[in-house]
Amino acid sequence: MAQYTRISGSVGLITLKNPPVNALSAVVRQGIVDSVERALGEPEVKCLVICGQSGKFCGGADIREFGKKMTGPPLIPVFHAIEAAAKPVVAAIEGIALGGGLELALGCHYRIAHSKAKLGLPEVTLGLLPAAAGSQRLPRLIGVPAALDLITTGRHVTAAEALQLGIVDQVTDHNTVDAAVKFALSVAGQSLDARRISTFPCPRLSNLDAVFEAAMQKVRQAARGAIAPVACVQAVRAAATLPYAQGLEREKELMATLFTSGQARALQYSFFAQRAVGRWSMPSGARWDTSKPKPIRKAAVIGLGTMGRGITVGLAQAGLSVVAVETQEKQLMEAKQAVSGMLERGAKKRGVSPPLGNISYSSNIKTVGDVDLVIEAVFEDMALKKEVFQQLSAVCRPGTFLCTNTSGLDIDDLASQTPNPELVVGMHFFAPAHVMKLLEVVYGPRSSPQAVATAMQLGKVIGKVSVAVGNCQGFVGNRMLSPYLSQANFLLEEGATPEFVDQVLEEFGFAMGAFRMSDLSGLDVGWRVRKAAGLVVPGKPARMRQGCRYSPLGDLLCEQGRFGQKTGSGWYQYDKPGSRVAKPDPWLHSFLEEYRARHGLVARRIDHQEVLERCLYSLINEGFRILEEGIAAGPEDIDVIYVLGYSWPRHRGGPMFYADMVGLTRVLERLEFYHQAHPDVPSLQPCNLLRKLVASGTPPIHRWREVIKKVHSQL
Ligand SMILES: CCC/C=C/C(=O)SCCNC(=O)CCNC(=O)[C@H](O)C(C)(C)COP(=O)([O-])OP(=O)([O-])OC[C@H]1O[C@@H](n2cnc3c(N)ncnc32)[C@H](O)[C@@H]1OP(=O)([O-])[O-]
Repeated sequence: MAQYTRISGSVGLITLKNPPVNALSAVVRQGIVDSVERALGEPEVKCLVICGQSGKFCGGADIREFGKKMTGPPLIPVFHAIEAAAKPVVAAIEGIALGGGLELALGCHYRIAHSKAKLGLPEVTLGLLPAAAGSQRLPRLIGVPAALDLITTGRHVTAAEALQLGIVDQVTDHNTVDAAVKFALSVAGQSLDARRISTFPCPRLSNLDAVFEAAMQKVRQAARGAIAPVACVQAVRAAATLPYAQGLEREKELMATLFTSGQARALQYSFFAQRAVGRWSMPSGARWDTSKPKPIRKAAVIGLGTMGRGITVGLAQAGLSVVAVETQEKQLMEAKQAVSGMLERGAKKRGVSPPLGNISYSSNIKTVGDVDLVIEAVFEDMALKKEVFQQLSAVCRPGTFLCTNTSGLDIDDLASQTPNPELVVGMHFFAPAHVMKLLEVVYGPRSSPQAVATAMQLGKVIGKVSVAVGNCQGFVGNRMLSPYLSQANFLLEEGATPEFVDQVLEEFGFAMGAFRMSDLSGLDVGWRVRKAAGLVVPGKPARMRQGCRYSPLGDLLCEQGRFGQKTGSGWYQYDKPGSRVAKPDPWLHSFLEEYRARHGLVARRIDHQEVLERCLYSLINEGFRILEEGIAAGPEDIDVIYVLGYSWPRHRGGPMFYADMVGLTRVLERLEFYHQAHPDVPSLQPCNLLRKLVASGTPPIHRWREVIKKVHSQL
């Protein structure tokens, strides 16, 4: 609702009330209309102030209403009524003014913001554009280049930047509503002619075409197939070239195409999924709301390789005290230098001082005796990790949580090295660990709910989106990646090239195709895992392992020392080791031809559809297996992991959402088709849960949990 009160005798105060972010629901919109009408009708009222309750101005349109039947007054006429008012209307912006919230403020005659407020038009991140006249008013207020930047990226700006850009008229460190009331009284009675943004001409640009061409090129490059950023540029162009009323019409048209698009649905699903993963649960029944985390003030990181350094930076930046341990003195010194450099660069970007003093470095593991939690990040070798866990058990004080940054080793096996397995959880970071948003928190069968809650909470403190998952080989992310990569390899055996497979996957929206990604992460990583799993055994039939089809192509490249970017060659060739520019490699093409000839394989023409279906559906099938086994609690967990950790295009929601969009019946049919053609590839065999979902009438994704529950209760 919107509450109307009179203060100081002559100020009408409208307070938006719709927790948690005062979104503009139908009731709120109606409340604004009624309050404005009432204030304008009261002769004693000289001016109006609009604010939001609980220190939050407004988080924009109510996303929960999207996709439902529209009720209540639409936003544009509400904002026009405010702008047309004969009494000054001042927006008192505390906390947030985002999307429709900022558009509401732009409809007001003046804007006063608290110094800690954040403002922005993030609609593009939800697959939309600022279609409550934001795309038309903002360029008129701050000019085309700045408006293009804010609208196409959706980034939030601080109050200070908003003042500099001209979005707000004043910034205060004190009570924003008081400041706004004072300000409103000071301008009461003055002409409002120069305050109505919709009447402003858009600031002229001499090189208008060039600016829009450059903007379009930039968004197309960054968008990876997303349509909203392109529509945002088109809407701003309308503001720059058309009268306001016609610009609004164009904004409406563009919004109509976006609003019902699959991309908007995917992005909005992704928004809620990212929040839903915080409400985690374990098969034991332990849950986020019944498990209390322990506060962590001091943590230790063991092993200062690439991952350990990134984790140390993340912890220190969040204000924690960190003991960073590396047993080799030389590596310790190198790590200290690297970590300090990362902290300094990060601090410079944020305009703060680097938290160098938060870290103490040591080559002795005994220095971790007084920490609350340890994150082990040594080399991915089970024997080494076990040794570290035994040492930690001996030196840590009772109750210290022991976490491992393994990307797939058995958490329970590691926990068995300690007298308190309930204190052990996995914290699987993604490289670079201080940048990537995802954290897989992995619980073993003996991890306590408190240990999981603590790791989840710590993730939040350091700015991660944490997803709780069960213990299995590769956890969720890497386990699903395995069939995807296998299919990519099989496609090479059957006639494709790495560049063709990558092109198809990149056109789908991945930042990198399977082979460019493997070259970046290093082919030797998987080789080591396969060796440890006994798959790389000389003398065994080359293309079969443990009764299943196996492609040794990656192993053969590693035997040649082709580990990817770091060695200057892998699936592609590079100018020099460490170079990032992948070029098709004639050597690899002849190697593939020779390989096929040796194994009696005849190259055939493989089309886009086959590449996509075999790579993606095998990955999705594994996702269904993970849900069936209860390793992930719901499809949102998997989708968040893939969007944030594996560059799955956000505008496609995630693999499970994508399966829902394609249609489960279709996914099942195609898997059956490919499994028939490749009976020796078990990952193509449709899993039971997928069959059950189809048999139960292919319910939409938000109802899958009901079917999953039934499947679990039958086990
Ligand atoms: C149509 C014309 C054009 C206009 C379009 C728009 O305005 S589009 C909109 C443009 N606006 C945006 O894109 C802003 C989107 N919102 C955000 O970016 C962030 O939520 C935040 C910065 C406002 C607060 O961050 P934070 O880390 O402090 O908190 P948090 O993120 O955990 O959220 C807390 C709770 O609030 C919920 N909720 C949030 N917003 C909305 C909403 N608009 N609606 C409904 N609900 C919303 C959220 O789901 C969560 O609920 P839960 O899980 O507790 O049940």
